[in-house]
Amino acid sequence: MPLIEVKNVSYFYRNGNKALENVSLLINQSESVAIIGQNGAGKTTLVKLIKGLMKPSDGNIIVDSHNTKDYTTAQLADRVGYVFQNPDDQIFHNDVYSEIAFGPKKIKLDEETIKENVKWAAELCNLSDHLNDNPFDLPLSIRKFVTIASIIAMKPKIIILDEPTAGQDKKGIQILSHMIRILSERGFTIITITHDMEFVASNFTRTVVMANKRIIMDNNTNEIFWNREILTQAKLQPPHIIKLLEKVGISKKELLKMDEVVDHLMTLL
Ligand SMILES: Nc1ncnc2c1ncn2[C@@H]1O[C@H](COP(=O)(O)OP(=O)(O)OP(=O)(O)O)[C@@H](O)[C@H]1O
Repeated sequence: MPLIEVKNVSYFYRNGNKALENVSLLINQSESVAIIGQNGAGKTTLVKLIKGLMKPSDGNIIVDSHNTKDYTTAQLADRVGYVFQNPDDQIFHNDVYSEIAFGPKKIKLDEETIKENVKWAAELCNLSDHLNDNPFDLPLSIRKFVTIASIIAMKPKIIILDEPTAGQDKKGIQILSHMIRILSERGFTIITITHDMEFVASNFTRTVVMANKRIIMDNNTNEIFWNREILTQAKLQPPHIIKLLEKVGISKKELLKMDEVVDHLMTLL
């Protein structure tokens, strides 16, 4: 059974704005999925519904066998973690250790497990040397990792990352890539909303494209980025590597990651 089932979901905000229209989506455990689409496409609304922050106006969302309509957000908190785009919406402790330990304490993990989880999350987020620092003395890029660590330290089955690469340099993006790979290998399910097509191309094998409050394609990332019609409909640009390949007259769906492209070019020598 899929870990997440979004079944014919529509959502209207209180002011009557329609934000989702008849959206269905199945995600299995340990999948990592990118959700892409223009501003206003409905991405944030969809993940907030999966997190249980809002309930569908129509349809149902089943998360780990729990219909979100029947549970409070707090009751779903140990299953679904949501890292907000802006770290300052999330951080409120004066040291990094306490910030990361807050979630695990709240879901009542025992003292020993809290210590272990904080250590593990800090290592994955490259924060081991910052545990005594005040998060507000750290640059935004590192503060963002503090908020990621504070969610993964609870070890929720599902981890939602909202624009994780925003404000990150090359090193930060490498840490994120490594983290997503390790979490997925360990059986965690990762959902990432992003406008960063290069990050999607390098890190996600499955991509969901949203446009105009609907899912217009859900497929292998290669299929999506080589599909000009879908990208045009979603008003998205393909990653640079595809533009480059097209410019030199190479059109091969199996090429997306840099190492694959280099291997292919070598065969042409
Ligand atoms: N709090 C709100 N009240 C009313 N309408 C809203 C609210 N939040 C979002 N919407 C509307 O719902 C629709 C979907 O918005 P949503 O934020 O889910 O899109 P998005 O794809 O996440 O966009 P972005 O990339 O800008 O975050 C848009 O038309 C938006 O204007």
